[in-house]
This record gives sequence, C-alpha cells and structure tokens, in this order.
Amino acid sequence: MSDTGQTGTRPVPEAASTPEAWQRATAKAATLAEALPWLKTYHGKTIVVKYGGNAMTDDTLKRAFAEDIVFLRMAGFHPVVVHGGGPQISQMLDRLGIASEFRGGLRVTTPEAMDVVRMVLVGQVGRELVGLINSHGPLAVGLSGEDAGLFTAEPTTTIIDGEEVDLGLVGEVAQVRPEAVRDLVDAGRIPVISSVAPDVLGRVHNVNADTAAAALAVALGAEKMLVLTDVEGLYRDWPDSDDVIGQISPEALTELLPTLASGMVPKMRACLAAVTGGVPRATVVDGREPHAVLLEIFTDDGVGTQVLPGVETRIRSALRKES
Ligand SMILES: Nc1ncnc2c1ncn2[C@@H]1O[C@H](COP(=O)(O)OP(=O)(O)O)[C@@H](O)[C@H]1O
Ligand SMILES: CC(=O)N[C@@H](CCC(=O)OP(=O)(O)O)C(=O)O
Repeated sequence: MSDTGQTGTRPVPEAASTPEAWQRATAKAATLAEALPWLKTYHGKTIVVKYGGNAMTDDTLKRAFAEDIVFLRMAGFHPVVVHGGGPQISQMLDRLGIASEFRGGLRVTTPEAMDVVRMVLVGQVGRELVGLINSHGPLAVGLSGEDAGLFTAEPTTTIIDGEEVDLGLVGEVAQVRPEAVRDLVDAGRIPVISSVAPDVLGRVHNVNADTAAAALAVALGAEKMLVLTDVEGLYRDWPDSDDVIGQISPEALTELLPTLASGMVPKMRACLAAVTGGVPRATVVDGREPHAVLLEIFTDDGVGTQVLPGVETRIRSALRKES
C-alpha cells in the first residue's frame, strides 16, 4: 500500500540553527539509535496489543495510541489490536437502565446485557478505533470474534470464595481460527478485534478482552503481547503499596494469582496464558501515559510489568502516585 496518509517534510534550514535546537536534534538521533535493536527484534513479527476501556477514555490518549499502532506498522512490525470497552459498556447499560455487576473481574452478562455489549464493542468502540487509525491511511479493518470463525467461545464460570459462580453469557475462547487475521496482516492491514464470540450453537458470548487477546496472541505465534491499562502495572499488595512488579516469571505469577483483585485477575491470567502458550513476553503497561506502546517497545528499560520465563521477580517503586 502506498497511500498511508500524511508524509514527513524536510524542516526549514533555520530549524537547527541554535545550540538548543542542535541539542534537541542529537537527543532525537540518540533515541532513534536506541530503537535499533528493537526494530531488528520485531521486524516482520506479530505484536498483539490489547487496548483497555479504562485507558481509552481520553481523546488525546486515543489519538496517541492510534499513532503508535501506525508507527509499529510503518516500522515493519505486524500490530494486531484487540480492544475492550468495559467503561463504555457500563455507561450504556446505565443509560438504558440495565443493572450489571462484576464477579472476579468479569461482567455477569444477561441476554439483554449481551445485546448492549455487542452493540458497544463492535458498533461503537471498535468503529472509533478503526477510524482513528485510518485517519493515517487505509490501514485498519475491524473484525469481531464472530467474523470468519475467528473465535469459538465456551461458557465460563468463576470461583469466588470456593464457590462456582454462574456468569451468564460469559465465555472463554475455546478455539481460534486466525486465518482472517493473517490474511489482513499479509495484505498490510491492521486488524482491530472486538471480543465477542459465538459458542458452537451460535449464541454470542461476552469474552473479556484480555482473555481474547491472549488466545489470539498464542494462535498467531505472536512475539509479544502488550496490555494497556489504567495503572502502572501489577502492584504488590494492591491497594496498600507503591511497589510495582517490574518483571515476574510465569511460576511466580501463578503463585500470586489467587491474591489478586478485580480487573487484574483476568489481565494477569491472560499474560500467564500467553506466555505459557509460547508467546515470549507479555507486558502490562500504563495506558494513561501518552505513547505508552512506543515507550515500552523501543526503550531499553521498558515500563509496566513484564511476564517472561526464567526471570527473578523484580520490584520497583511506582513512578506516579495513584490517587
Ligand atoms: N495488584 C493490582 N495491581 C494493579 N491494579 C490492580 C491490582 N488489583 C486490582 N487492580 C485494579 O485493576 C484495575 C485494572 O483492571 P481493569 O479496570 O479491568 O482494566 P482495563 O479496563 O484496563 O482492562 C486497576 O485499575 C486497579 O483498580
Ligand atoms: C466478561 C467481561 O467482563 N467482558 C468485558 C468485555 C470488555 C472488556 O474486557 O473491556 P476492558 O478491557 O475495558 O476491561 C465487559 O463486559 O466489560
């Protein structure tokens, strides 16, 4: 594809005529040079990026996210976006006067609520993301788990205080047929996927987007899964501590999982599933930071919480205080 939107223009000659401007220019060159090893690592590789509802409530952040995804594609990577939309679904359910609750980080989903989940994820959140990416050129194509047999769901339950809780029309991804996604990637497109999926009988289920992203990352043989959220990463002793877990092995995470709360449960379970399924690294990053995707992928230190095999758990202090 040649039509990829706005292209760069050469700066006017005066642009680097002061010592400060020259310093800025050399700092930029250093940043670009730091990116080289990562360009080599991910060139031609698939990166599944899960964009979460709580990190997509601000217009500036949304635009920066779309730029990052286009940047990855222009750098020769194969980004695949899986999006959530929990807050947007809750807002619409409220507006329509439909009650909903979360159990173990998952929304109990009645048939009535399922209609709203599907409408908001596929018809609203997915469309908006596709539009933002396509403001840079005709790159993004929206899909749902229902398209071309992408996901087959099986109903799931959750265990709370030792008891099995029925969640209604909530599913896990039991099967992935990634061909449609591969076709789009091979054509140079950026698939943007909504996490709803039919079961074998065709009944559409609500699938947590972290869970869907992990299943897809495994099926695509992705090199990395990146999960954007609205905290710096996985906190140790949440909510009473400022310690963020910088990196953790799948074994240590398995031990930690029963102690985690709310939305972090499906998120960290998804990271574990991705890495256990062969994805070399899964990282949770702070989507409140503009360009969090570029920061994570192209800097040596990285950010957030990284799950990868064979590492010692590393703790660091939070960089920003939660309010
Ligand atoms: N140990 C923990 N570390 C960080 N966040 C946690 C932890 N336990 C629970 N949380 C909560 O999980 C939330 C993230 O999950 P969720 O709201 O579902 O994210 P998203 O909408 O980005 O998918 C955080 O905002 C925080 O309130
Ligand atoms: C079963 C379940 O909980 N599904 C989620 C699907 C959206 C989602 O995962 O959105 P976030 O990524 O923004 O949390 C929900 O209904 O909210």
